Amino acid sequence: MDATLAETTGPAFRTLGGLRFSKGHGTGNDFVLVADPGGEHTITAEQVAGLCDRHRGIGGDGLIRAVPSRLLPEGRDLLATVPEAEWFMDYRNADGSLSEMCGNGVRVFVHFLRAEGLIDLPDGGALIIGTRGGAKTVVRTGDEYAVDMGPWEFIFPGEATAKAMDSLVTADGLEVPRPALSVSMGNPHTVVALAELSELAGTRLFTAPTVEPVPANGTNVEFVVPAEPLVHDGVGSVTMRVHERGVGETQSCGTGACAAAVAIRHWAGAEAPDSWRVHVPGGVVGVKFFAGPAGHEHVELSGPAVIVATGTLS
Ligand SMILES: N[C@@H](CCC[C@H](N)C(=O)O)C(=O)O
Repeated sequence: MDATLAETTGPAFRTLGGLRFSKGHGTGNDFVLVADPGGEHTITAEQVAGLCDRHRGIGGDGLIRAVPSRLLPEGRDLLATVPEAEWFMDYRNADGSLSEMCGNGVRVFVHFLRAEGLIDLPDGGALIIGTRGGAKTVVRTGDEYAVDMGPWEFIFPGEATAKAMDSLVTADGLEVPRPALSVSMGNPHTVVALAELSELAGTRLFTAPTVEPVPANGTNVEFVVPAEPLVHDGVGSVTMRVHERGVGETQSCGTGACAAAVAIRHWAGAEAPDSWRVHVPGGVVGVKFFAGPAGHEHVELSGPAVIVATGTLS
């Protein structure tokens, strides 16, 4: 956060006095959650940054507002084709910027809707929600959730298919720029393969890695180390750290885990499996590829969701 913003977050944050919030996480990717059934809380970018500030606010990698889809323009557009998507995940990064999608956020969002009594979702039941990245179907198993994240795409398809790499990434702690592959999961990702876990541990992510060429709206950068052997009992395994756009290094990134599995599977070739386990600093998430409608391959993300606290802003 820059100095100007830091000076203003105090007062900006105070105007939200009385607002009820929860704090939750999915494999350590943590969020401030606000229920807004009446669509009355338009939280500014500055206020999001204040709430997500780890020293002066509640602290979080992002803020999620639960609002009925009919009460915001993006939601109304979605309801025209998916009338079941009653609740909309209004997601912001910790710096207040918008992102199209947040995979861990979707699971925590649905868990929060349940905890607030806003939905009734029995074990094994499915719910369709609205997001800026389109409608997503979420299936609950206990306090674990599996989300159909929709189809993935290469961001630079020509390069990706011809060379399997489309960009170079430079990061503090890595001696030379590394080849990488850019994948859209609704939001942009650039995946860099490293050879060793020691190299992954030595990569410093206090400052943002540079990506050349960078996708049009910036990118999240995943550093991944494939397991050795890559596949065990039909499931592929990879270890990942991530630098998120609009946040910094986080403990986990659901869409990043999906993008990492897409890239590793692409690099591994025809024998690569459709089921993956992605190990992140905050835990493990599952990624599966399956045939979706209209001939598109879809990606399923699964993992836990936890609410750790609920309170009221003073
Ligand atoms: N942590 C999220 C991704 C959040 C958005 C990202 N920082 C972006 O700007 O695209 C996830 O779990 O997917």
